[in-house]
Amino acid sequence: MTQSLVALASDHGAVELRTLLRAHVEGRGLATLDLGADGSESVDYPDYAGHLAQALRDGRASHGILLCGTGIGISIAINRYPFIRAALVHDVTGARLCREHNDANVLVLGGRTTGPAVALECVDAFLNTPFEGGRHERRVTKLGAMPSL
Ligand SMILES: O=C(CO)[C@H](O)[C@H](O)[C@H](O)COP(=O)(O)O
Repeated sequence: MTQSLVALASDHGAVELRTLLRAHVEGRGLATLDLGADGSESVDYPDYAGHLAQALRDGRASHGILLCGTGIGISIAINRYPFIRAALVHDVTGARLCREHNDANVLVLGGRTTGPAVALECVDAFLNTPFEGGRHERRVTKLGAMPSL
């Protein structure tokens, strides 16, 4: 997987974890784009999902790391964009498999549900693992062309 630039965003529920993860990504020699939120002021997670999706759409970032308190609301929000494959994970196995099987372009974590050590492991697995292709390619292609109902 080529990660030229990793964008990060979160609501107020994960500012501290996002800051830690940004430093970790930069420590790996990768450039980051931090889209907020800043401080502890209460904000709305769909807005930050939108900021990250826009950065991927514009080509300002190749991959994303997105967080809210649980990761649930913000993953629901960003997966509404058809070019996004965001995976909410809680362990390193999920972080690896979302790359191998789903070619996830956004890793989602919960700042109030996942501790820093596990979150760092998840980020490393996400960044280190290539898409496996093969039978998964067919399925991922279908994800990008889901019929409207
Ligand atoms: O959307 C969420 C849950 O699905 C996120 O965890 C938010 O961070 C959370 O809802 C924010 O809650 P708060 O009480 O307004 O801090």
